[in-house]
Amino acid sequence: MARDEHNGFGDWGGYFEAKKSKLEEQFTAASDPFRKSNLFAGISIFVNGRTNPSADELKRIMMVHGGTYHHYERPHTTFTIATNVPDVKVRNMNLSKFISAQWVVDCLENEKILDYKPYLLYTNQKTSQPRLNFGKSKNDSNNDSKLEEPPLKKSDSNLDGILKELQQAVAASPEKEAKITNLSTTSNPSHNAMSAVDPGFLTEFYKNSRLHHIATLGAGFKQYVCELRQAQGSKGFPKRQDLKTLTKSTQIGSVRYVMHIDMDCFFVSVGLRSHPELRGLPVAVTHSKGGSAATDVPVHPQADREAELELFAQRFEHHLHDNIKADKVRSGFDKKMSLSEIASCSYEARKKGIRNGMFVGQALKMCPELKTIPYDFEGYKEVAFTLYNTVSQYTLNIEAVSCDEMFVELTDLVDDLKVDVMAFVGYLRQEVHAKTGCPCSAGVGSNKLLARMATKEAKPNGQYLLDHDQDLLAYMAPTPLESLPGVGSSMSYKLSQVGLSSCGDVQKITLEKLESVLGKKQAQTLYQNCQGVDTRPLNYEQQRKQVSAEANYGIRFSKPIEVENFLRQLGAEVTTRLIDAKRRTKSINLKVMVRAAEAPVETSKFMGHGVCDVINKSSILKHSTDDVNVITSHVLKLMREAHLPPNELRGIGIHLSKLEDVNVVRKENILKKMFVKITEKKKDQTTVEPQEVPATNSKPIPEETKVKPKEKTNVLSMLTAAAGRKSLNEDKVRNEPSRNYDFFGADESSLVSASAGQFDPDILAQLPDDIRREVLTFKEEYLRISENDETGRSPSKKLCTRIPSPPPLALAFSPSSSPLNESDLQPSTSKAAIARLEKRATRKEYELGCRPVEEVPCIEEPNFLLQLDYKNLLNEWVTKEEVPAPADVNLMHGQIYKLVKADKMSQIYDVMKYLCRLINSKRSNSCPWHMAYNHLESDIQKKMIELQGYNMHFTETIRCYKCVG
Ligand SMILES: Nc1ccn([C@H]2C[C@H](O)[C@@H](COP(=O)(O)OP(=O)(O)OP(=O)(O)O)O2)c(=O)n1
Ligand SMILES: [Mg+2]
Repeated sequence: MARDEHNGFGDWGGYFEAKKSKLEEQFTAASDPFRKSNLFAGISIFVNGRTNPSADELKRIMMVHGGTYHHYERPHTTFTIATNVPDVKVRNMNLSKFISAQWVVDCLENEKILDYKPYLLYTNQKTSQPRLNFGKSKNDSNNDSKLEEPPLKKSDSNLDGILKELQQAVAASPEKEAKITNLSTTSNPSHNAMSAVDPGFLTEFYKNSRLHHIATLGAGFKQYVCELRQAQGSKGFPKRQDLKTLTKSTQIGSVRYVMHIDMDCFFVSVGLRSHPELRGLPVAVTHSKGGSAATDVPVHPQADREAELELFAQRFEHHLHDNIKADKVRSGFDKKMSLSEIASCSYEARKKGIRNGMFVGQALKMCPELKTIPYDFEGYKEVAFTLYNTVSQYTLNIEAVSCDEMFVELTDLVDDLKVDVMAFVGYLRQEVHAKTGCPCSAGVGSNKLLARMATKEAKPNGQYLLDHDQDLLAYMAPTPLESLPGVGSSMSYKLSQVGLSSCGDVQKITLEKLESVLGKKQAQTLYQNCQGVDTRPLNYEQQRKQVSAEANYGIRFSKPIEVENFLRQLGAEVTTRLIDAKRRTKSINLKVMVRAAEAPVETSKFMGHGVCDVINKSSILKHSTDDVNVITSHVLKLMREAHLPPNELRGIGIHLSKLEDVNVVRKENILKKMFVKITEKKKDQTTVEPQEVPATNSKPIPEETKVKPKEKTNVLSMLTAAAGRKSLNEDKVRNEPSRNYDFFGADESSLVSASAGQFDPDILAQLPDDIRREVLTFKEEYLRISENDETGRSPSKKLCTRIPSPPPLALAFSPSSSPLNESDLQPSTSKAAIARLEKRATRKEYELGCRPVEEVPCIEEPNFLLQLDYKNLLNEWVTKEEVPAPADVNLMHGQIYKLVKADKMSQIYDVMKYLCRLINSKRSNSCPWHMAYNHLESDIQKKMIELQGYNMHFTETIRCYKCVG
């Protein structure tokens, strides 16, 4: 189906699939009245040929004991029951699933799920046949499990194997290091892509990145819900008929019910479908193989693991105030423990203290019997899809949160059907379990916050109603603040600094006090949340706000051209994602992770990023685009401006934000803008040729709108050039990006010539395809229209907007070339200056009514930082001044000082946040600005301690790896 192909779920579409699903559903429904136990819950069988017991008997056993009988073999069928299978069939089958019917009989007899391996039909395979992969070395004595893992996907096993081989080679012999560098930098087709210089690297990286899969699935389901809602129309929900038999509601009056539903230890539950014998044991999903592979990891001889991890821990502690992460990192010091993370662990593992996100090495120390199972990304997708489809049969008031989690507004459904809300929730959970073989939990409350809180009570495999007449204040009181929505490590640190760590603590203080710590908006939300109030509506049709592509593994370059090639690939990747999301961007951000000066060159995690400084640089576009060439050109320009040595890069990401809907792009406006430009050009040619267009510009024009000096050309050639570029753009962006944008290492103005030329590709690029085609086909006609449109306007005025290409961009700032020194940027300590400050403070006191009027010699001008347009002022200041003038810095200190005295904390937060962002984005190379900001910040802290007795916590920091340690 077209839609399925579009959203990446094509495999599941089609009549046949629907039929198979239907049969499964019928089986589940028919089983219910006969069910005696859940012995085979989550297990599905398919019977191939004659068996003893017969297929019919096996089917009945499944019905009575909670299993599922598949009429067709499906990818998620747990076992195929057979007596023997002809060799010719065997060749194409996954033999790790073929077991004898005796297994079912024995499980029944023993009343527990037995290890299936003794019942496997095919263990002595021919070499041509697929083999079971034991996934661990023979001499691995640490782990007594003889668990056989299903065959790894070819690519996974290759990558794992090569990585391990390399790591071992390094560990064994330092002199082999050169060989490794070679291996990692040459494109050897027999090896999977090892580092970012390999052409196939990105594909390989994303195939194995769990975070990439989670993010893609999460975004995919948000889009999927939108599509389901759009396709729904007025069709209604026939499945609601089935709910008529449910217990009726006894509720009088209308109550709001929000449900939060979340799969239990999702990755583990999906994995256990093919490892039923591990149910009830501590199990974790991770890339690491467990056993000695996780506790004795080979380490690069030049890596200083302890130094690196201590640096990490310190950064978590001091910069992010995240002690949990710091402890986690420190726990990895021990021996040579695997730094592979546990993506998900079973509740039995959680009882031993293991948590999602923990390092495998650390987890194995706590629980040596922990079993590890590999990822199954296809399985997660399939189960998640079933979860969403099951819920959407009853309602589409769904807010997708992630692949295993959603909010559902149940108020209408409960009102319409008059069913008891928890009876419905139980019914739904059972249906999800039966269809997927995976348990889920659900919480219900009168808003999203309470529903999520209720899920925590319900887990695992349960449900909980946080009743509306419960004492919410008492219920919320012990909840730690960091578990509330929107409270991250930095905010919780800020709150802990003033003695607030639980909802109960906040319930005891006034809103005003909280506002002084967090600012108005955040304080109000947090204050309400602490009382169990949450006014957020459910967001059914979530539009993408950001699209990104990032790689922080395998980033090792030695030459600029390698960086350029990689950026082109990443640019193409992110643009594809943007197009798939049907969005266009107006803001392009390049995020670069650079090895921290104090970090060892070799990272302890092979090809990992190690301890890094993060540099962000952005381009804001005048018009939105989804053109790979425009996006890539900006990315290359940003990278060039950052002046970073290729060998120090450890991670690169492109983030596109300020997204617009493709359909929102307004035809008339864009056309008009575009043809105004073209007509201007045409007129320029007739009026000013052969001379260059004058460079008179009355006001600064944003970088991306600047146009190169006019070349001798005509409109037709411009359109032809655009048409050429268009055909490039129309081939989906996976194609090799145009070399026209190859300005990496070339002179700075080439971007302008490449992207603007005699045309504005930004504008052309943002045209919807149909309009672009129309423009190019009927160019003459459009030109006539636009010329007529322009009649009566002053040509000279239009000429004013034409400016020459910009001078080469400023080179990296060298502190020694600054006209200022550090002391220039501090507020003056002269007597006169102090007197001035005191005078101003006195005036402030007058304003606040603390002093008698007669003591005030004159009325002072209002504090500009309290005016509505203070952002404009700051913007102008930072934009105009390459280096801040000491007098201005002084003034700023004075104004901020007044805010501290007037207790305007939230305003100080806003001002500082905005100023810091401005400096980071506009003056990333100007260390005098950085120093000015940092002095301002430390001055505020001094004043805060002096006057208020505590420090403020500023979330934004200057990101300069040259002047900030
Ligand atoms: N940082 C993260 C967060 C999540 N996941 C994956 C593994 C989880 O199984 C799945 C769902 O995340 P949950 O937070 O819902 O965790 P679980 O489902 O594992 O456990 P719970 O029962 O607590 O929901 O996403 C991950 O790999 N890494
Ligand atoms: Mg979950």
